[in-house]
Amino acid sequence: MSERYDVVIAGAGPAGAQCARDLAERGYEVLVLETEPEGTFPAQSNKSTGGTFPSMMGSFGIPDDVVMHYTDSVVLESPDENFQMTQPGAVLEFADFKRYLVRDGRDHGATYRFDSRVSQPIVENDEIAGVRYDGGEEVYADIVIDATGPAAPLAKALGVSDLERKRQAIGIEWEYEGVALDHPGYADLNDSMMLRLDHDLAPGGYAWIFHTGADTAKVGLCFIQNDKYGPSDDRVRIDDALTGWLDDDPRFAEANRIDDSQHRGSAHIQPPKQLSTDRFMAIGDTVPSIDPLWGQGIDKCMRSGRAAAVTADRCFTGRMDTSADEMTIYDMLWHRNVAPKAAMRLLMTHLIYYAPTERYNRFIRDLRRLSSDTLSSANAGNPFALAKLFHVGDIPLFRDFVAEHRELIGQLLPGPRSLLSD
Ligand SMILES: Cc1cc2nc3c(=O)[nH]c(=O)nc-3n(C[C@H](O)[C@H](O)[C@H](O)COP(=O)(O)OP(=O)(O)OC[C@H]3O[C@@H](n4cnc5c(N)ncnc54)[C@H](O)[C@@H]3O)c2cc1C
Repeated sequence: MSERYDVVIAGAGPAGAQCARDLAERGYEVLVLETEPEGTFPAQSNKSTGGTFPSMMGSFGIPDDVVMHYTDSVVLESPDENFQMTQPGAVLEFADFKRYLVRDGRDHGATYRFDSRVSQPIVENDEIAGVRYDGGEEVYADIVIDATGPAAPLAKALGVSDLERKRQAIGIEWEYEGVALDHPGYADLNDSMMLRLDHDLAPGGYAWIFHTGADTAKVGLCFIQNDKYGPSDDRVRIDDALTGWLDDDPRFAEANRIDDSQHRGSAHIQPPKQLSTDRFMAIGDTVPSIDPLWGQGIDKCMRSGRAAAVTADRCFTGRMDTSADEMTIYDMLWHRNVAPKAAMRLLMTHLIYYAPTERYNRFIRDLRRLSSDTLSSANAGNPFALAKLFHVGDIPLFRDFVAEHRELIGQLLPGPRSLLSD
């Protein structure tokens, strides 16, 4: 007889593991299949800087012992300016965080199977009925969830995901000791997470220094595919860009790389196409849910895992209905709770990374000028607050941006009202 669960989840990242926690807590039979072996988990998938905020820690009951360092502020930096705002945060030890989610899910009754690479859906009567893993193994479920991040083997096979290579962001970071966190001429980065906008360092993307205690920090950068600034899917180039920054910036003059501390990965910055279908949901980075403006992925993934668990619970309650129609509860929750105003934020992201480096200095000065309420509204995608960050001199930039992004704008703005209402 074939093995059967209420829900099978592919991938034990934050999205899959959180979904498993919530489902197991509600008493459902849930199996998580994870490609990496348990003994070294997470290795390849230990990819994140792990910067997050108290709302995520509180909402999902994340314990202090997975935190490397608590921070008090966020700093934005351009070549000549910086802006510091008070914002409590936490830099997670991402590997500990992932292992905690697995442990806690198991404590609530979830089953985990490591060393189990999911390869394809089992389709019966035009619906997903289970998954194939590790070559010949099969497991069946009433609902299947793809939480494998950008790999997305199930979502791709079912036509739910169309992650585009040209919309990929790739990131790399290392942990360093001996970093001069309060160097003359720069903002004091003690107890801070700093993001730097500077195409000379990170063409079409951004760079970061996240303090992790004493004189240590996570230092990295990401490239976002961008026609104007070129790069780059070339992994050698991103390594070179990081080395170049470390060689030139005086804050790293005495810094040393900590062994085995590399984190590397990718995500997609694009509008999501579809999120679910009959008996199936795609969660976390399997659909492009990373916050496009500031790279926040963890909170989004946890929220999408929770939205999927709520949806499954609804589908199983009363007369079981796992049809595509019923699954759209997940789509509704995603647009409301995971990535509200996604279209506006995505457009802003492309515009910000399209602006030339010199424009970033003025952007940072404007941020210093605006009230924290206006900044919160702008960050939430409010078009009126966002308008305060632009000037008459930006008209040529807008004109070129619109000319070069017609296809994306068409995708994001099917009607003029969607910007304000999605
Ligand atoms: C360099 C970098 C820095 C980042 N920094 C931050 C940050 O500071 N703050 C923040 O909030 N976000 C950050 N992010 C984003 C954040 O890490 C991601 O959004 C988040 O990890 C995505 O979670 P996920 O569960 O969707 O996918 P993943 O974390 O990718 O997990 C997917 C899991 O699925 C497994 N898997 C893959 N394929 C298969 C398969 N075929 N079968 C079974 N299992 C499979 C993988 O091994 C992995 O365990 C960063 C990302 C990168 C790349």
